[in-house]
This record gives sequence, structure tokens and C-alpha cells, in this order.
Amino acid sequence: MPAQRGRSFYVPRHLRQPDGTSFFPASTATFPHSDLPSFVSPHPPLNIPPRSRPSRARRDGTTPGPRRLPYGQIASPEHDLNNQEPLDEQGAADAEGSKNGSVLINLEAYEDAPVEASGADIPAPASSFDEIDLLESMNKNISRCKYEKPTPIQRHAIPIALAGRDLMACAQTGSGKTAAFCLPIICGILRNGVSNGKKPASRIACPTALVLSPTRELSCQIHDEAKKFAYQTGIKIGVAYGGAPFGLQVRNLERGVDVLVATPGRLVDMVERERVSLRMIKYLAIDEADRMLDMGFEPQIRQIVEQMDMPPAGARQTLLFSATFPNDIQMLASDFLSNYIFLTVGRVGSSTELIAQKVEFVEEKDKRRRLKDLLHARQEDGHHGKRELTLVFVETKRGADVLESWLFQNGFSAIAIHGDKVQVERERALRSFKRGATPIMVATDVASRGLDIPHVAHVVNFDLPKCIDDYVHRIGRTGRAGKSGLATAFFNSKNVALARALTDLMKETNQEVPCWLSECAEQSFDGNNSNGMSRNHRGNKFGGHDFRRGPKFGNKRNTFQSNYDYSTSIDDYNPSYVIDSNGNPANCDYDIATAQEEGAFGGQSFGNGLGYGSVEVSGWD
Ligand SMILES: Nc1ncnc2c1ncn2[C@@H]1O[C@H](COP(=O)(O)OP(=O)(O)OP(=O)(O)O)[C@@H](O)[C@H]1O
Repeated sequence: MPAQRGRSFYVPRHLRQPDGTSFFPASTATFPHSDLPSFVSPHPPLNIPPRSRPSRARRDGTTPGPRRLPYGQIASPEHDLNNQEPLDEQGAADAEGSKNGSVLINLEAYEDAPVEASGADIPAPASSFDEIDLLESMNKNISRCKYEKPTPIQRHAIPIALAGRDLMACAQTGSGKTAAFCLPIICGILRNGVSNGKKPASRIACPTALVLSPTRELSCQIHDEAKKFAYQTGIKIGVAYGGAPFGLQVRNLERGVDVLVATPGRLVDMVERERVSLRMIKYLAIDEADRMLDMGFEPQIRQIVEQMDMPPAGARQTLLFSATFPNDIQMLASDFLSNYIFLTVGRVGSSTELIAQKVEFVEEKDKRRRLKDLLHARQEDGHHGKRELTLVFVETKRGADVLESWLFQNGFSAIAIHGDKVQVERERALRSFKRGATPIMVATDVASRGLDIPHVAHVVNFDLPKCIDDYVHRIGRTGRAGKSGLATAFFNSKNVALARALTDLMKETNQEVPCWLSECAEQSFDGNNSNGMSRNHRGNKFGGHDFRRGPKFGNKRNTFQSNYDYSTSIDDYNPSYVIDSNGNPANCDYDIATAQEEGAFGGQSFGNGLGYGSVEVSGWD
């Protein structure tokens, strides 16, 4: 329903151009509202009954209701989460990722991204799982997962990790980073003999590997993935996260654990109460490592890694993964690593071209109406038939609750997830969304990282984040594992600081940038206004970069600082190979002038406000 057409927008004084006009469009008529996604659903439509008028529905969806509903729409006053039709059979098959024994994904989509690895003596990449020296039991599990060939990050990262090297790795969202660190860890433990991590004659769990992640949901997901890779190997995978019964988790770990997947808070609690010891840790993996080392989490991570009983860097193997890695965080992260390799698939912080990105100018007061239009439009375009999922990101927990209620009042079946909800509610929301029972989820940044939900076809940034890296992770909830996806962002005068970074990211991934956004980006960026920019952005399309190659490389002040014996120093850094999209070696020297201009490192302080300022509102664990 194009309710906004023809209405003019108020443009604040500071956003007007000198001639009094605005770089924002005068009315939505000039926006691509009609320009709705040319995105083609990867799923065939279902026969869906016509939409019926909603009246009231319970927010937790626990009351009885119709079994089959149009996309996101409530057909009767009440609906039952449990009785609702989940994804149909085809959907279930897709979710399993299999058909005729092969994975229904297009991994070729990741082949275009240039791969760059830097550091000393880099192990060669492998072209197939067979070529990687994983054990027979693990190869069987890889086949069971229907992984036919490794993704680029897996091809490069697994041999590096199997060679025992520390690694800082960056690759696009949805490109298979979880397996890239889980497989070599499990294989390494198997090669050295399974210990089933229990201190003899004691109730203290002593895992061999620790995987840290920022949210409870992500820890559960990694735990599930790792269990698949460790199936029938004898390796025990355990999980520890807040909001769930402490005693139950401890009792499970007491039975023995080789790989412990944990959120930092619960882990600290367990170590302090002497239920877990980190003294046997041989492998430390940190997923979403930039988030984990940003201001909110860094003290806790340092406590775990440096002040508890974990062996120091060099005595353990450390693997850090993320899709984004700002330079200042890379520098912090290097404290935890020894003689490491820096590996990137695509530019650090870049997105994937699988995601069609749309940016629309929408004033605050018009956002709800526009969201409603978008949800209806997908229905009318026939995208609703397969219970495609829509994830709507908002800035605050309260905003999530309010929007959830409003969607319900307007007949949409939506559920909110944020950090103020108790864990049972969070899990219920996620489960209901994943099953397709509640096809719209309103979320804060608690759902922005790592979550792998196969049918998310549309991500709406109802409120844009302050930092482009957060945007990259949010839109990365769609367009995963080779599938295409759509991301729509509502932009207005509150988001001007993000315009430049957003424009650059969109251009880099061959997206159409609206003229008004380009103009806004040009005018808002005066060289000082770098808000919203990723801290490693350097405007270079090719490759990512290792902060050790920055302008201060060679400056003793930047020699890595640590309590432990680091063999890595700026002096023995030795960039070894750069591979372009055709697999050929390429030259990708770091442009010092550009780096200095953009404050590659040292240029911006850690407290520059560009980090994850939404910690308070987003409910990280
Ligand atoms: N080699 C492979 N073949 C087929 N599917 C794969 C392969 N590797 C991973 N996948 C699938 O791709 C999906 C995305 O993987 P994963 O969640 O590890 O991505 P990610 O890179 O960690 O994303 P994010 O940056 O959002 O955390 C998962 O469903 C996973 O099972």
C-alpha cells in the first residue's frame, strides 16, 4: 500500500544543500519504493489461503490457532506456536541442505573473492576435503553434513590450523567459518588421542579446546555444529552459557568434555567456582573475535585468556575468526596470538554480492507504514508462499517490543528477541522463527552475529546501526551458504554518519546506490567525519589487510605487548602470498599514504565511539 507516495518530507536544516534543496528526495515518489526486490526466491511458492482479517493474538503465540497462515499474517485472534505449520517438507529438506545427496547451495559464489594470507611460512591451501588430512571418521561426518567441497575460507584456514599455526581469519558472513575452526580442532584432538577432558579423580572439567562466542544462541549453534563434526569420534562437545541452569550445565561437563563452547560470563563463573579448569587447553577459538575484543567484552576475554590457568600463547593454538576485523581490534587480538597468519577472503569487513541491498529514505514516523508495505509487497509478489523469514533489526530492546506489538496489532505474526528477555523466551522466539511458525522476528543486535537460519530471505534494517561492521553482520543473516538474499535499510537524517561507509560497501558489492545517498555521502564526508566507517576501511577493493602491514609497521612502539613470550614481532613479519580471484599470485602492497589518511591504526583511539556502542541495548552475554 503506497501510503507515503506524494507526501513531502521535512528536511532538517543541517541536511539541506546551500541552495535550500536537500540531497534527500523531496518525496517518496522518487524513491525506489515501487522498485521492490527483483530478488528471486530460491524456493518454489506454496498454495497459501487468502489473507484473513486478524483481530488479536497473544504475543508469545501459545494459544490455539489456524494451522496454515499467509506470510507473517495472523488469520485468527489467537495462534498456537506449537500448532502452527512449520516449514513444509521441501523446506525441511532445504534446511537439511540436501537433495539427491548433494548440497543445494552455490559455493561458486564465494570463489570470486580474492584471498590474501600474510605471515611467515604459510601452509598451502587444499582444493578438496580429500586433500586435507582429516581423519576417516571426520570425512564421514563431512559427507553426512553434505559438504561436497570446502569453501575458500575452509580451503585455506583448515590446512593452516592443522599445521598448528595461530590464525586471525576474516571471511564473509555465511561462508563457512564455523567448520573452518571446528574441523581442525576436533581433528587435532583425535590425532593426539581423546582425553574426554576430566581431571582424574575430580569433578573439575578440563577441556582440551575452548570456543568462545558472544551470545548464548550462537554458542548453542556452534555446539550443535561441532557435535555433527564429532559424531561417532568419541570427542565430547560441551556448552556453557548464561541464563540456563548452572547446575545442569556443570553436571553435563563433569561427565567429561573435550571441546567446550561457551559465552564469556558463564565460563568465568564456572572457572571461579572451580567447576572448569582451563589448564589443559590446547586450542582456543574465538568466533566473532572483533566483537569479543571490543570494549564490552575485552576485559572478560583478557581475564579468561591471560589471568586464569590457560596456557599462554605459543603453548596453545589460537584461532580468531570474524567477517569484520577493525585495525585497532586486530592489534588487541595480536596479544593472544603467537607467530600468526592473517588470512582474508575478500576485503576485511566486506559483504557478499549474494545479498541484494536496497536503501530507502524513510522518516522515523513513516517507518512502520513502510515496513507494512514491504511485508505486504512480498506477499503480493508471491514470495510469501514458502514461509520465507523476515528479520527486522531495531536499535533498542524497548523498540523491539513495541514493534512486535504493533506488528501483531496489524495482523502480522511476529516475535521479538533481545537481551532483556529471559533465556527461555529467547530460545522460544528463535525456535518459532526458525521453524517458520512466526515468520517475522524483530531483533536487536543480539541476533546480528553468527546465527545461521536457512530461510531468512529478507533482512530489514528498520533502524540502521551506527557502525558499518554491524550492518555487515546484520545483513549477513540472509544470503548465506551460496543462497541469495535481500536486505532493505530505512535511512533518514539520523543515519547521515553512515552514508559514506554504506555507499562504499554497496559499490564494492556492485549494488545500485540511490543518487540521494551518494550525494549525502559526499556532502557528509569532510575527511573528519568518519563515523560509521569500519576502522580498517581503506577504500581498496582488492583484498583485506593485516594491520601489521600498516604505516606504523616497523615502529617499535607497536611491537606486540603481552605477558607471554611472543616470537612474533614486527621484525619477523613476512607477507607470503596474495592470490587474486583467478587463483594467481597478485601484488597487494599496503598503501601507506591511504592508511595514514584513514587512520589505519594508531590514527583512531580505542575509545572513539565507533565500536559496538549498542552493548547496553543489544543484550550481549
Ligand atoms: N563446505 C560446505 N559445503 C556446504 N555447506 C557449507 C559448507 N561449509 C559451511 N556450510 C554451511 O554454510 C552455512 C554457513 O556457515 P557458517 O554459519 O559457518 O558461516 P559463517 O561464515 O560462520 O557466518 P557468520 O559470519 O555469519 O558467522 C551453514 O549452514 C553451514 O552448514
